[in-house]
Amino acid sequence: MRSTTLCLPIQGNPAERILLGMKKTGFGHGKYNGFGGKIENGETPTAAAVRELVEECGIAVKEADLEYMGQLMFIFPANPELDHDVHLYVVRNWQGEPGETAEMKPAWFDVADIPYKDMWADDSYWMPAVLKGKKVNGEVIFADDNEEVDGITIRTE
Ligand SMILES: COc1nc(N)nc2c1ncn2[C@H]1C[C@H](O)[C@@H](COP(=O)(O)OP(=O)(O)OP(=O)(O)O)O1
Repeated sequence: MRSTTLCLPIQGNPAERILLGMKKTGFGHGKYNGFGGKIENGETPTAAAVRELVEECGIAVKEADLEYMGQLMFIFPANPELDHDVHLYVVRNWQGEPGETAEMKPAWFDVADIPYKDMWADDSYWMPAVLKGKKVNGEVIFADDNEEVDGITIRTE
């Protein structure tokens, strides 16, 4: 199963604003999401997260500034080749201004106004806890349309 990263740049502690990107291509096209992608062979999850943040929205982050927030498994019974896990991070410090890239168009949202209806269906189950500073671990099983959530187990610390 492939492994990916997903990083949420935030302002405030507790989080007041979050940077999301409208995915322009590939898996999750047309949805807002955090920034991340596949972990390449020989790459650590944190190195992948740093690389993807530059590639997708042009901000430079130090690995030490990534705050690990847990791991989720996404299972697609109708299309098992889509199964993957995701290493979650938040980050509050970076260099550079977020900007549009070939992959993502970033936008800031108040945490009270996160556009969950335009995001992956799993996000509303775990993102509020992460934005409150809680680590999450769990598994999401998607329905046959590979969009709706059929079952979900999330543990928070
Ligand atoms: C299925 O539910 C998901 N929910 C959320 N919130 N995020 C998800 C979900 N599935 C995937 N993601 C995230 C995980 C990664 O950050 C990206 C997927 O990355 P992708 O497969 O596009 O990886 P890239 O390396 O960017 O791929 P290409 O360069 O080949 O486009 O979405």
